[in-house]
This record gives sequence, C-alpha cells and structure tokens, in this order.
Amino acid sequence: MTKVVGLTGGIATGKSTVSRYFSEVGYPVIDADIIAREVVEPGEPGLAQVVAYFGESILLEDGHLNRKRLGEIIFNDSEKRRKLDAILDDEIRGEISTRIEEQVKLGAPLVIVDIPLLYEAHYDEMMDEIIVVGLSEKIQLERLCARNKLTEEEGLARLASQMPISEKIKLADVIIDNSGTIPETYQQIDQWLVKNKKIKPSHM
Ligand SMILES: CC(C)(COP(=O)(O)OP(=O)(O)OC[C@H]1O[C@@H](n2cnc3c(N)ncnc32)[C@H](O)[C@@H]1O)[C@@H](O)C(=O)NCCC(=O)NCCS
Ligand SMILES: Nc1ncnc2c1ncn2[C@@H]1O[C@H](COP(=O)(O)OP(=O)(O)OP(=O)(O)O)[C@@H](O)[C@H]1O
Repeated sequence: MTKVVGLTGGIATGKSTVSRYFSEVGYPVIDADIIAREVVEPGEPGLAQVVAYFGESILLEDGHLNRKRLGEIIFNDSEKRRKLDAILDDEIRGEISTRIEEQVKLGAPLVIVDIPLLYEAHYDEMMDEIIVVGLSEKIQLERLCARNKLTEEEGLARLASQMPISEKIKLADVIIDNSGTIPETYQQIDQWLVKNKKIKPSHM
C-alpha cells in the first residue's frame, strides 16, 4: 500500500528544503511548483491560455513566460490571481493525480506530494496524511524577502495571497517546525520516518 503524504506550508516556510531531504533519503517527491512550470512551457496549451488572458506582454523575447512579471501582477491583484489559478488548475491537478497513480502502480511505500496551495485548492482529500512545514510569520517574511529580494511590502502582498501559515498549522496532521536550523528540521523528518516504521530509510 502506498502512503500518499501531502506536504505544504506557506510561501518560503521551507517545503522545498523538506521535500529535498525526502528525495535525498530515497522517496519519490511530486512537486506542484515544478508541474506548474511545465504546463506553461512554450508550445503547451497552458501558456497559450495565459497569453490569451494576460496578453503578449507577459512573454519574454524568447517566447518563455515572464514569471517575474506575472508574479508582480497576480500577487497584487486577487481577481487576476484567481483567473490564473482557474486557467492552470485542471492541468496541474490532472498531472498530480497521474504521477501519484504511477507511484501506486510501482508499489512505492511512500510518496510525498509537495503542493503550496494544498488547502486553498482542496487537495486534502487525495492525501492519507498532511505535513505542514511551519514557522512564525515573522521568520517567513524575513526568509521570503531575503530569498526573492523583495521589499517588506512586496513580501506582505505574497503572504496575503495565501491562507495564513497559522491556519495551516491548525489543519495539519503533522507539523515540522522549520524555525530552527536545517539539521533540526531534518531531525524531525527522521523522527517522522521512524514513527512510520514501514517506511524507515535504509541509512538509519
Ligand atoms: C505567478 C508565478 C508565474 C510566479 O513564478 P515564480 O517563479 O516567481 O514563483 P514560483 O513558481 O517558484 O512560486 C513560488 C511560490 O509562490 C506561491 N504561489 C504561486 N502561485 C500562487 C498562487 N496562484 N496563489 C498563491 N500563492 C502562489 C507558492 O507558495 C509557490 O511555492 C507562478 O508562481 C505561477 O505560475 N503560479 C500559478 C500556478 C500555481 O498555482 N502554482 C502553485 C501550485 S499549487
Ligand atoms: N531552517 C532554515 N534556516 C535558515 N534558512 C532556511 C531554513 N529553511 C529554509 N531556509 C531558506 O528559506 C528560504 C525558503 O525555503 P524553501 O525554498 O525551502 O521554502 P518553500 O516553502 O519551498 O518556498 P516556496 O513556497 O517559495 O516554494 C530559502 O532561501 C531557504 O534556503
């Protein structure tokens, strides 16, 4: 039986840091952000639909999506953000389901599905268990602004486009606290793996 575990959190709370670790110790990870990039590659129907709504000015000269520009638009305009979500939802959802099914068919004991908008977009029903990577909103904002080189105002606009991390923590089956050091975070993942005995990594 494959255990399907949803991994979520807020923007920059550390989902990739956690999912990378799961991958390093040998478990398959499905990453919704990567899928969201694939469906807007040049030539994909998703990109054509985005251009139809946002206009040609959303493209770079080489025909790729100008992600920085689209981010600036949607994180400051909730109607446009909802429109983008609606355009891409079917394809992202379909691809996530297909990849989970592949892992089930392969007989994987565990698959991690990293979805930033897991609760907002109602993916919870697909999951056997949900891990939320949490920390305080203060550290979240600091890490987000440092990583994306955003002003505090720009960072706050991105936080406002998602369910607050405090709400996600309340909904979680399991919380990984990523406010400490990265080794401290890895330790919590190891503890979770040990607790789920069947899926203990071989190196432990
Ligand atoms: C707006 C885009 C082009 C910005 O691209 P960029 O490369 O700067 O950011 P990236 O894709 O790495 O996303 C970073 C984070 O932003 C947050 N985020 C992305 N899209 C959204 C959204 N529609 N609403 C709220 N938060 C979002 C997530 O926490 C995500 O992890 C891109 O995020 C996008 O295409 N978003 C829509 C697709 C989507 O819904 N992705 C989330 C999959 S569940
Ligand atoms: N425990 C930690 N201590 C210090 N910095 C950290 C820690 N965990 C993550 N970071 C840094 O914080 C930033 C956000 O982490 P990460 O990219 O893993 O978050 P994310 O939730 O995947 O982000 P996004 O929602 O944007 O995809 C990165 O710059 C990362 O290097």
